[in-house]
Amino acid sequence: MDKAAVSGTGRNAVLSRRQIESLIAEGRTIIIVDQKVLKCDAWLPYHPGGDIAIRHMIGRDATDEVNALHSPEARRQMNAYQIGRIEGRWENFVPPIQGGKFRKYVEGAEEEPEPEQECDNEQTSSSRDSSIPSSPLFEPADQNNTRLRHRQSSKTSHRDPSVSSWSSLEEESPKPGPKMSHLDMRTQEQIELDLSKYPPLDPAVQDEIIHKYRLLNERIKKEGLYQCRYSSYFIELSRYSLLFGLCLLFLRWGWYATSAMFLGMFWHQLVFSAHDAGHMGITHDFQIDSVLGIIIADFLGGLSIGWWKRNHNVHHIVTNSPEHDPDIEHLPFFAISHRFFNSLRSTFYERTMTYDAFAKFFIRYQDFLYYPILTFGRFNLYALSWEYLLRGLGPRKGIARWHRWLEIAGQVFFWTWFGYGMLYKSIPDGWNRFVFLMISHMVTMPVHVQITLSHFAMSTADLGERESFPQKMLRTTMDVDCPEWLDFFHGGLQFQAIHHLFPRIPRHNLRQTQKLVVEFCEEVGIPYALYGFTDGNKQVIGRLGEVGRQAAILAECQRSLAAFGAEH
Ligand code: HEM
Repeated sequence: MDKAAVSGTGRNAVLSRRQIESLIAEGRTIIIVDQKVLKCDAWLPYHPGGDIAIRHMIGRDATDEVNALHSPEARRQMNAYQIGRIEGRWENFVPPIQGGKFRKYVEGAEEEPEPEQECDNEQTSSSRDSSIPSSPLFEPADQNNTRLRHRQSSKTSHRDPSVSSWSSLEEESPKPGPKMSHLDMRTQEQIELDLSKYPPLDPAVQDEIIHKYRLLNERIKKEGLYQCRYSSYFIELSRYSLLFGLCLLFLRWGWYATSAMFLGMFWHQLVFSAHDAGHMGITHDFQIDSVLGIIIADFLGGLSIGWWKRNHNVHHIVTNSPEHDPDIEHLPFFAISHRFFNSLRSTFYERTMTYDAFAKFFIRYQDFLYYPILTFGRFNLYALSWEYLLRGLGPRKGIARWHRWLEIAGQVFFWTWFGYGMLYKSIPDGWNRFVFLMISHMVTMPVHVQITLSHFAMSTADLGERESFPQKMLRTTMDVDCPEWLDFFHGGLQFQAIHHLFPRIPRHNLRQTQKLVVEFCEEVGIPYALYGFTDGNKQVIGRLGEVGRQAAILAECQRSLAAFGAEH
């Protein structure tokens, strides 16, 4: 174990890269935060953010992700798990959950040959004896892309991204079948496009971006933008009360459709406050905001905030990754990347997302089906919420263990006031009940569009482990431009890119933060994606249409091949 020089003792011991790799190979949950090496095995079952979020950070410098998602108290708590520290710059491994392979270190045994290190920066003790090839930058669910991604990410650290050399890559790629070559070409094009648009993955460039991002965070803190403006929530509360009041009034008058419309508008607005609470963006206290989230989502909306958080936390860490981000995994109805045609394995759902006959049909017409399907999105959310609560998929230990039971009480409460009190008792006949149910649920449709809008049109390409957190967030997320008076309608979701950079900033400060982020983007040369609501929708429909056309081409190729095979 003691291969590399070690200095210091106990928690201050400097661990070499090889030692850290070996610990991960032994199954340890090792992450790096602020140069500290944390071993989180014992903490995993207690973690309020779930285990998947942490597992995506194994072998990586998670400083920016951890700072973005945790309160100062939680960050202090992490020190208890420190087993050592690193010196110098850390080159990220691919975490085991994403397919990374790790070598154990066996004293006296012959080591695998030292890999070629493709890093421009001077190497330091914790990164010098790197084992990158044993943690290849590969995607197990898509073997033909393995080579592609590995070569891509290593090449990019050396060259001008606008000058690409894909011909050399093709020479060395395995000879793919007709299906794979087409899909691989699409993946290559996407990566190449991103590399030409965004700053190079050179460690010096990415380090500078990280440095400026951290300075920006300090500035945001100093300007008080992490402080919640409670007066804004007073206005929210008044709006919610008005909408619910109008729902009750029209219900009493027997105007069922109108009443249902106000109920739908009430739920549409509530989602935004549930989102704030889920991110601890209201009081910043985990328990208080969690209870607020449960009241809003479960008691008033019938949806599980725990289910939403479990999804959403992972989405914030592996944004727009087809294999890992549950927010873009919608087969058989939608595919925003041709990569889904390969029946990828979802690490979140732990199952293969089969590109079956249903998917083949729906994806071809997904641009037409986008709005109709989203109109019924809320029904699906009930199913997902109940599955989460009944199967107990949330934290079973630690500070969040009791949330499940409060959520179940919330579900009973919701179906009592809504299902029994409103639908059954207040509405006299079956037809009006049906109309009320459908209208109230369909009116919430814009929120499903708003949720998907910020990511569906953005890149799903994986640029590898060298890309910094801020660049990745800005490359995979877009904002929606709207006048300030319309902010209430978008509920903060129009500032998704800003929110992804700083998830704990209260919603009502995001417009002000946007100005600082625009400055930051200009300074570091990262394009800031901002579209009007209509243009954003056009982008999404355009992307869905494009992937749909690829699906049609693929189906045609497969048909031709089958016919060719039958003739010969
Ligand atoms: C030993 C390491 C860790 C400790 C002690 C820890 C502790 C905590 C605590 C106490 C919370 C509650 C919220 C708060 O007070 O901020 C929390 C939430 C969270 N943590 Fe961690 N955490 C650790 C590592 C990580 C890592 C590596 C990630 C992934 C980047 C992560 C992602 C999250 C997320 C997404 C939440 C939000 C949970 C929610 O509100 O649903 N944590 N963590």
